[in-house]
Amino acid sequence: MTLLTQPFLSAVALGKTFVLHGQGGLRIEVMRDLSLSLRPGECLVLTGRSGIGKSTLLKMLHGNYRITDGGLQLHFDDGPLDLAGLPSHAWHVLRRDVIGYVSQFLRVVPRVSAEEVVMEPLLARGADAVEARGRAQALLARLNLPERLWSLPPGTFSGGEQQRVNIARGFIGEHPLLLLDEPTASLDAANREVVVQLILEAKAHGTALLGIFHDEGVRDRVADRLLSLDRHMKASMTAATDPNPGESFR
Ligand SMILES: Nc1ncnc2c1ncn2[C@@H]1O[C@H](COP(=O)(O)OP(=O)(O)OP(=O)(O)O)[C@@H](O)[C@H]1O
Repeated sequence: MTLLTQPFLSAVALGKTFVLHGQGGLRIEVMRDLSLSLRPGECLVLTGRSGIGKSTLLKMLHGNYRITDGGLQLHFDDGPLDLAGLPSHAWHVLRRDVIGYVSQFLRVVPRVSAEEVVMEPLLARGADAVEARGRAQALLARLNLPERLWSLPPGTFSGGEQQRVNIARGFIGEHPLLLLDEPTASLDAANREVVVQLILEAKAHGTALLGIFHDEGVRDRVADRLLSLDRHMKASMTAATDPNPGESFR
């Protein structure tokens, strides 16, 4: 595989401050002056102590948290796209087509079966339902989820079973950029190995991955580079007057 010289993702002097409007505009600065670049086919792993801002960075990249300072860009063949200030419909398209995300916890929707949860990202792009179901089942089988569970809503599944549904949903879309927030946290050794193989295959196909892995064995197998946030993040709390009471706390 050829690695492009142009980064697919770049961040320059990125910053994040939460403003707690319910608490008199209390400002919590969790990130300052973070720069990074990520190329297709590369896996960059975020490290740093608990609460330093690793998940916050992934949530900024997925449009869940607003970017408060600095620049964050995706680079496409026809030029860069600035993510700061993107309207919500543009985020919708990016999440559907470009940025995949495996969060720590599955968002369970009542009466939606495990295989429907997994195939949904393909259906959202207009894929054929039979083909999407087949791919969902193949991924669930590969992740050793018992077949009797495929047609059941995952609300009552164990933590590890829910995590595997989440992983299958994250990988099925084959997004060019994949964000992984501790995808192996609740898994046994055999299923951790399946996830490692899925990540290595995604890299070989040119997927750029940004991940958090507390399991050092997994981290060592998948990471091309580590980025320690300890040097870039400054969790501090400043009592301040709320400059814009109408804004969301994010
Ligand atoms: N929505 C929010 N509002 C206010 N503060 C928040 C919000 N989300 C995160 N934080 C704060 O930002 C800091 C970073 O949290 P984050 O979850 O990113 O840390 P982390 O490095 O992923 O931690 P861990 O390794 O424990 O999962 C924490 O102090 C957290 O309390």
